[in-house]
Amino acid sequence: MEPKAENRYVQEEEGLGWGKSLPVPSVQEIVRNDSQIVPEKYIQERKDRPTLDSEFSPNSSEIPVINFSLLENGDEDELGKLDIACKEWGFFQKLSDELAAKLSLLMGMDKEGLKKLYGEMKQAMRLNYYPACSRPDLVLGVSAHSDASALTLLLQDDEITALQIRHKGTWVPVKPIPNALVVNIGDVAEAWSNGVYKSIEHRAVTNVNKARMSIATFMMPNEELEIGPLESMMDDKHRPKLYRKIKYVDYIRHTLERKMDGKAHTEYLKLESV
Ligand SMILES: O=C(O)CCC(=O)C(=O)O
Ligand SMILES: [Fe+2]
Repeated sequence: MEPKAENRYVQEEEGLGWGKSLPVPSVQEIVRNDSQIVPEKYIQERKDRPTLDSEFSPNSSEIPVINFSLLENGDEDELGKLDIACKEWGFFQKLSDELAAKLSLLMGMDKEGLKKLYGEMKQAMRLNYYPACSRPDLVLGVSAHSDASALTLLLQDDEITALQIRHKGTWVPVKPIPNALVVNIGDVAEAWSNGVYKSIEHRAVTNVNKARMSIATFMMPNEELEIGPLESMMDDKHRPKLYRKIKYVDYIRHTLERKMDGKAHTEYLKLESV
């Protein structure tokens, strides 16, 4: 059952000059029709189908949790934890305004570094709605992707574990922590850091019982700015430049024109892809 063409929705990015994203059928329409049958186009290839049984899932409790009040007080251990979280996970939970300042420090600049280079970050928001689904074993709420932002802050439903991140090849569920935001490193921070910090690949699964919503806030540089590795993150001998310079709006257009496909978009930022 393919929803009718007039029910398709196209994200209205035209006004921003970002081009259009790929049209997708409205899931609300499928819910309205009360169908128990999953439309063919949502059924994932076998290799991409989610593992839903938490017994077999790696443990969420290994995901780093950063205490920002400690960071604000200049706690060196917490700053070290943030560095490891960005390098090894590209993903951690909790936040404050200090984040950009701390990342500047970790990337070898003074705490105003990112702000001086990139100005105030812009924010874009996406509200995700995942209806309950009769066959969560066959479909994904959102396919594997990394975010085209510098950083993403995600507010998720405290009661449903649906977000999964790919860590060392396995999908790790991100069990919500009440009152915490999930922060993930996006593609821009991966490019800034010359690949030291990884933009994390993630996806969301659905469940039979309950609809879920999440709110993603994407922190992004001005679209006219060129993104690429920071001088402080390159060194000809040990850390040669791995990412090219590209105007941010061109990168956004590139990602919107193509299907979400794991880290494929990030690859486009790398030098060898030119
Ligand atoms: O709903 C989620 O947990 C993930 C949403 C997401 O990855 C996104 O909006 O980019
Ligand atoms: Fe995302």
